Amino acid sequence: MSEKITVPMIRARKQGPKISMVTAYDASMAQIVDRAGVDMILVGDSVATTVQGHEDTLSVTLDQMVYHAAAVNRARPHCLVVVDLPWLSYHISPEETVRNAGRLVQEGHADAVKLEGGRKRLSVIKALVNAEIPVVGHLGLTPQSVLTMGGFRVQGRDLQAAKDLIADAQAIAQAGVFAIVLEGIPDSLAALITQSVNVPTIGIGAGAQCDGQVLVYHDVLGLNLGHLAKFVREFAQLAHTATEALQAFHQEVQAGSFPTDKESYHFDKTVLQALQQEQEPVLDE
Ligand SMILES: Nc1nc(=O)c2c([nH]1)NC[C@@H]1CN(c3ccc(C(=O)N[C@@H](CCC(=O)O)C(=O)O)cc3)CN21
Ligand SMILES: CC(C)C(=O)C(=O)O
Ligand SMILES: [Mg+2]
Repeated sequence: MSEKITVPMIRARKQGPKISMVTAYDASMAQIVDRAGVDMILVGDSVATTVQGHEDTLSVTLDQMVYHAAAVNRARPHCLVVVDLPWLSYHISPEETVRNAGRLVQEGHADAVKLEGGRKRLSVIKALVNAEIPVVGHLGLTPQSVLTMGGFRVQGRDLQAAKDLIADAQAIAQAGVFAIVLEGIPDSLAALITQSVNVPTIGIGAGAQCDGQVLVYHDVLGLNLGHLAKFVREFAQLAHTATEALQAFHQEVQAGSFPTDKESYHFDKTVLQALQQEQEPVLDE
């Protein structure tokens, strides 16, 4: 029905309806997100915490991100598909960064990539843009900085940190990112950044004045049984629903009421009779 969403269409949403973005890590999730009419899918490195069971996002590899991106794109979503560059895939050199992002595009069919950090990432952002790979920035509470931040801590709360984040946003916008994720910063700082750059901002724990909002699939749907950040709103309770359904399956298997006749395959009666005559009774008597 609706056409594929493109990078220029997202850039143009700076003026226009707010942008929605949700993570997905496989074809089934991508199909569900796409059918909901969400604008952008993020194949997030949050796959490390939500799917792989890690405490943080540092352990997910480029090979694994390629695998998840390819699975998402097999659903042929209309959403723009942005794929996270994992930790260490863009920290060594611009050359290695382009090679790694190129794999997300060629093998994972990414429409764009996302990387964390401000002015210290200018050279790799420029190298990606020069290679015709669209880039989304990510500032504030950058989860790949968990070791240096000393945990997942709200960023930009003091004057100097706030000024640094504004300068970072302006610099990466100038370098060519087509959107910026703002995570875990005061709402008024996110509003100031949103006003001071010409590309859309997509907030997560950054207040209502961003040009869009992003949440993790498991968080939006109530599938996250662990710690919930303050910024999460659960729009459904799917873990609860899933547990009830699996309990019902377990009980019906034990009771012998699953499967029924209608859920089973059957012989032609004549074949059954002939087969029964040929069989030695085994369990009788
Ligand atoms: N399910 C899930 N949702 C996410 O949003 C998410 C992940 N996983 N994994 C990767 C990162 C980690 N993220 C996190 C994790 C924890 C907080 C958190 O607990 N924040 C504190 C803030 C404390 C402060 O005030 O400094 C909070 O209480 O909200 C925030 C972002 C965001 N990302
Ligand atoms: C939380 C979002 C912005 C993200 O980077 C991820 O899911 O990996
Ligand atoms: Mg991420």
